[in-house]
Amino acid sequence: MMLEFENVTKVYKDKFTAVQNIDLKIEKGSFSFIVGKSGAGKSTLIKLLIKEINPSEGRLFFDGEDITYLSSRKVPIHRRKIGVIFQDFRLLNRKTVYENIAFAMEMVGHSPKVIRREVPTVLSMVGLSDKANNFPNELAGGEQQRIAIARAVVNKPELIIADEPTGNLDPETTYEIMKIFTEINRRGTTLIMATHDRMIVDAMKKRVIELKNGKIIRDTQEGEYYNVY
Ligand SMILES: Nc1ncnc2c1ncn2[C@@H]1O[C@H](COP(=O)(O)OP(=O)(O)OP(=O)(O)O)[C@@H](O)[C@H]1O
Repeated sequence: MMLEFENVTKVYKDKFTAVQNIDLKIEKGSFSFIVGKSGAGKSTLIKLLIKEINPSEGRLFFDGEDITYLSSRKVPIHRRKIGVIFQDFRLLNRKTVYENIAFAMEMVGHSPKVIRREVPTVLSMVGLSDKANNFPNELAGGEQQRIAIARAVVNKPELIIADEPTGNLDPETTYEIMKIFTEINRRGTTLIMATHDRMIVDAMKKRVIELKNGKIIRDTQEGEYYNVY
């Protein structure tokens, strides 16, 4: 199992319960959508996963390892196993496309030789080899997101988490991005995507986990955005 939540509850300091009694298993190599209204708890689940916050109750396992509480020394080691993609791309605007991806590799200690080999490979995978020397703000939104995806995959994470990755994109660009995610998943990387995009959820026919007021109210294989029953 890639991931297991056992009866996980998160109560914020102000006593607000953001997620409650979450039991969830995500298999290695799977592709899952997390859906639910704004405030349903999607971002809280993601923060728990990348150890930005600790659960108030319950246990979390990643690849069989208990990650419920990790020492501050171990958090960065855990995060390297996960690639995260956000709605607002979060690229470094003072660095070129090439440098953005190279920097992510430098951070985890890859050699210049490996960096020179891998950056062009991931740029080619997202179809942006010709933009290596551009700065992010010279690119369209969809292109910036493709760079963010390239940066997330370059260190070969076991899991990719995408939080509303197509929230700022038009339908055609969204389709291009979904093709890239499908290919990444096809090559074996586990994928979790939080989204409000009904069109993509219905088209992909993947597992759909629906949250409402911090609880899982639906979990279906080959599901749709809205409950059809
Ligand atoms: N640090 C915090 N302190 C207190 N309450 C919080 C905190 N972070 C989130 N919440 C509350 O927890 C609930 C769930 O928030 P969360 O961000 O997980 O929702 P979401 O489903 O990701 O929403 P969105 O789609 O808008 O990102 C919300 O009601 C939110 O106000």
